[in-house]
Amino acid sequence: MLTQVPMPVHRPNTNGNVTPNVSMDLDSKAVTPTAGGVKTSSRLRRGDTRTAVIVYGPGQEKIVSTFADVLGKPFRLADNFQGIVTAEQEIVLGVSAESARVSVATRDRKAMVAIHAHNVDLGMPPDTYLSAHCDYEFLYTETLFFRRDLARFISFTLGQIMLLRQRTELPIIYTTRCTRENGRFPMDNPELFYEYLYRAIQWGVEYIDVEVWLPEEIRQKLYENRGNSHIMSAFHDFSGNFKWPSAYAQSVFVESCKYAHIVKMITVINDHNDNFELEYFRSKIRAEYPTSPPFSAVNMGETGQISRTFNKVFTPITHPLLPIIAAPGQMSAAEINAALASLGQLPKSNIYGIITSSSRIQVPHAPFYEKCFNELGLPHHFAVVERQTKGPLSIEAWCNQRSFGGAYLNPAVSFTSLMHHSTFFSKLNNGTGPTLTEAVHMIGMVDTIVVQSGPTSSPGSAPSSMPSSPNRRNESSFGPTPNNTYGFPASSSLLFDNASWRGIVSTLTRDLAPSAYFGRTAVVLASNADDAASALYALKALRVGKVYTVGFKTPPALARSFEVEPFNSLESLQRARAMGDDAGPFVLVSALGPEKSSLVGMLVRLFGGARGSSSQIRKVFLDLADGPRKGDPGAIAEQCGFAAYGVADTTAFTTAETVRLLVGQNVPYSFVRLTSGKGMF
Ligand SMILES: O=C1C[C@@](O)(C(=O)O)C[C@@H](O)[C@@H]1O
Repeated sequence: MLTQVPMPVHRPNTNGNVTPNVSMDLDSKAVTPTAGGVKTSSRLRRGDTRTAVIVYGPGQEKIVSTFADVLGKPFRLADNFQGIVTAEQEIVLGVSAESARVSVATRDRKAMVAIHAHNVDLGMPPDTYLSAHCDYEFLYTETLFFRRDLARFISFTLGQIMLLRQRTELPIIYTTRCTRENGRFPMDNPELFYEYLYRAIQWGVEYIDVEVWLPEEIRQKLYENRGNSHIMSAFHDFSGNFKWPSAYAQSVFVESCKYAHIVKMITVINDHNDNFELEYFRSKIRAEYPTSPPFSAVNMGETGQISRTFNKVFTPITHPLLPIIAAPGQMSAAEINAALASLGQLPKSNIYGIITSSSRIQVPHAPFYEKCFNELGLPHHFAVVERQTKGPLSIEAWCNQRSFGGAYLNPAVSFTSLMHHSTFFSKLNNGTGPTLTEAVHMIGMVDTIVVQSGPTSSPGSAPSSMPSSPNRRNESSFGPTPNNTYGFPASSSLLFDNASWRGIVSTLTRDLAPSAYFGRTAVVLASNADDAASALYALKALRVGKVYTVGFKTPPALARSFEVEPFNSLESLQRARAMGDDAGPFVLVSALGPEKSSLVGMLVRLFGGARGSSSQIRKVFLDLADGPRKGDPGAIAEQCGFAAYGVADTTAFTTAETVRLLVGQNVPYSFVRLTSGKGMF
């Protein structure tokens, strides 16, 4: 299923609080996709530094080692909470449920974070005393996806709604809808709402929907104890008498802002004009409360459907495969996009995959993009075009079109060669040139060109600032050669980005929490700095402490990010090998070509060791080589106790990132991986 990108919600509130003040952020991934914008900062948050104590059920000791594996730390079983001292921060501890029951309540909460791990096959519900007294709760089953669920759970905070998590990569919104607002939750006991909603926070649900009618103390208490979850204030009016221009509407909005990262107001309307009144309300509150949280508002019923196409924040959608719609008038993402396209609000644009003759051997991308656009109701065209590798790059010819909607470059092209002799690129932005993300500044390689809306286009609209008539767009032919009849609009601009480093981060954190890499040592192999740069930047984002390099000189901008030591002699290699697990290499990334696979295999052997030899830490190996090779360094790595990942993983994550950057939509990694003709794991 394909869905719109969620909005980040870290904004100041009208009550003056800057949100969110993360208190239980064990290991958040701060690389959040943004709607209509591109986040340029890269560092992943360090998260909670307290000792993680896993409370395990009878016969479930293994879950402690799995937690340790995901956190990249060793583990030990402790007798009870009292014996645990702060010095044990670098170790994951396990306490049995039985002894936790007598010691959890009196633990030092500043020094340790307690996670109640419960295998649901042993029965439900989990021990309610432990659920209430632990900071987080991890429900699990022994499935294929289990480890990945755990990595996601830890990466967000520590918590999850197990079954839903196993079925979607998207963030979850947890709702307790009251009887007055079309739900089943009784309204006579607000404490019950607190109990359920707080449990969702403990499970690490990303968004908690809190109805605004709830007593202020309950809303405030949830807001203050929100952990790393985001609070969405919810208001639904089914009376049919609600009026957007009323003082009441404004007061509901103001009240909602008090304890929320997002304000949601949904009403039933009777008159089509109420849609225009809602749009007026939207613009008015944006002007009057510029620092208020993002506002999500739609009118229900068929009469209100158009408001679902105007709303740009957390638009509730249905899907054709769902048995019923959740509210009158709900539309699918494809229906909303198709409606926008037919109203000229989502103009058809041409999106390119710009490749070289040698990158043609890879999986054909056109059918994949066409499928995505089709499924999402996007009117865009996608074409793979080939560029010359010798002489002028001619990439600008594809971009300098009226209906240019963005491109990916495979292989990536250095920023310097893109700008070389390009009057088109240098004239952008009134002569200041394209906008660069921090990643491009540091890596120097561009693999994604994103169209940025000009000032004339509607805020939050699709990443395009083309004229609004789709018919006009049809005038330009879309063939294998660029069509320069209509040049790129002067009001628009381009953003140069790099999606590959995010693909690498996502691969490295697929089964491990980002904090597993914090302060650790890496080895990077590449035959030149350009090939190594994305991996180095990914390691910088993961806050790796030291990098040993093989085969290239680290670019100065990246060399400042960590300690760098080239392996230039056998002695330096031996020294690194002799280090203990803490200082020795934890992660190996090879960007060498397939023809160098024996060398890679040799290094993997050198730094590997049978699992469990000196500690329980499992190291990580990522091979970015593509194409046929002699020997498989990945297989060697696995034999040597590494968790091994290959280029197919990184390519799928990078493609998901590219789609997000180009059309602002989330395509799940698993979908990309399956459509590339391979199994998921
Ligand atoms: O808040 C909302 C939005 C909604 O009411 C809609 O109109 O799409 C549907 C509800 O299920 C959800 O909780």
